[in-house]
Amino acid sequence: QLRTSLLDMSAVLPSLSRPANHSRISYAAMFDAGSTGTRIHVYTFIQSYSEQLPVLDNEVFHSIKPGLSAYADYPEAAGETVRMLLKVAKKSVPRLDWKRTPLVLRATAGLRLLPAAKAQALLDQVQHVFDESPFLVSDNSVSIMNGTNEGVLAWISLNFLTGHLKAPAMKTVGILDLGGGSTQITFLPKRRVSLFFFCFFRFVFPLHFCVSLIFNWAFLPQQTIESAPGDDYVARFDFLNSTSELYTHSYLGNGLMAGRLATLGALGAEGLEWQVFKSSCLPSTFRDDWSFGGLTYQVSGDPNGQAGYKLCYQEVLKAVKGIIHQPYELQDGGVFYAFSYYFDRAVDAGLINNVHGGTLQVRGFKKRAKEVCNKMTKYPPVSPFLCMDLTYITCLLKDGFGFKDSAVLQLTKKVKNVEASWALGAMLDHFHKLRIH
Ligand SMILES: O=c1ccn([C@@H]2O[C@H](COP(=O)(O)OP(=O)(O)O)[C@@H](O)[C@H]2O)c(=O)[nH]1
Repeated sequence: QLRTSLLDMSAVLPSLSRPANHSRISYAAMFDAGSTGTRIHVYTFIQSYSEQLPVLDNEVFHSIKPGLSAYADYPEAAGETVRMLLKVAKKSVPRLDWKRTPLVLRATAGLRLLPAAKAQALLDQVQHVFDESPFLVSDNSVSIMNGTNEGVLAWISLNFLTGHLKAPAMKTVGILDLGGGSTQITFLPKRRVSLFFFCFFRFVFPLHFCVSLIFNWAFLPQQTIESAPGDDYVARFDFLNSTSELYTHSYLGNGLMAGRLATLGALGAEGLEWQVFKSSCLPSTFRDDWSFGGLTYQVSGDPNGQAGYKLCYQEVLKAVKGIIHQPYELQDGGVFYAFSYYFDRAVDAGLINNVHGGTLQVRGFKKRAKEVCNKMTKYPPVSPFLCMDLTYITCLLKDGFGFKDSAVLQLTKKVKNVEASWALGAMLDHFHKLRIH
């Protein structure tokens, strides 16, 4: 079982778990209302009397498809989804603890993409289900989370789980999250202090190495932050009595499902009853209905037989070019954890193990995209969208964020048995106010 200190980053935390007889067990349930599904994370914490902050002992995770936005016109049905997931909370939390176990729901891209009134009707329905439940429901229990928080909280979750928040000067990992409706990139720009450290030991390193480090020391960190296109590419949060500054951005409309719509030219289109959206990223003989966000689209391959990687890449590029900003510095050699649809599609493509994940170079996605796209009509893949999805991921990483072919991603579903997601970070924020700004 996982027993990791919850806020190692605040130094007031226990280093590892404490014996249960000196502790009190508590629970908390975080609902993730995503564009493609709704999930519950029930966390068990051990609160030591001698420590200010708790230790994470366990996570119970369950998910249901589709997401709340699929019920945009039937909010009661959305409430039913939440009611079903509440059964997981009731099973995981002892009855005596229900009254003091907080419920929190944060919605992401699915609700951000809906008209405000429809999104509010769904949130009201969830609030009603929460209020009827025997759990602890506070004023800000149900809301739409903004994209910046989504990126920052996922970064906090992953760095906490991988043990990278123990000391302020420690190396951290970047995160890449590919949802259905939006995608997030977050990393800590290089720190001057570590580069200065190398030059301090100049006698060990060659002169040109030191000169280049001094150049980086002088320019890189500011460049990443200062060359960011706007305030919504930089976020700060408080820990260890100091404020950390991250490069982060959430691209609404660039999740994998929204990316499919953009590729098909169906984003915001009218006449869905009679239009057929064609793409050379789909097998030429393929034709079917496809639903996302409560709408159904008729989609097909190109009946003239135009299909394959090159044509497909040109199509997906339209959804990426001029939209995704390339950060000045992508942590040269730094580690990026890639999860959600990056993980799922790498599994579908046979690139990684479906339990353990693994490392993959960006060129691995590209190579597999070419193979799948160039023979999809002869050898239908597991999903008719696999060519489009792998090509979109390749394009997003390379022409979007600007990763090199040789960049290595750590494809991850769980770390120490806990889901790679923003949910744990959001729970920390709910309890300990990280003041993301
Ligand atoms: O705890 C989680 C939350 C999400 N996902 C994956 O994240 C992707 C979709 O994310 P979502 O529907 O939340 O999209 P968003 O609303 O963030 O755009 C799917 O592959 C999910 O299986 C996951 O594996 N674990």
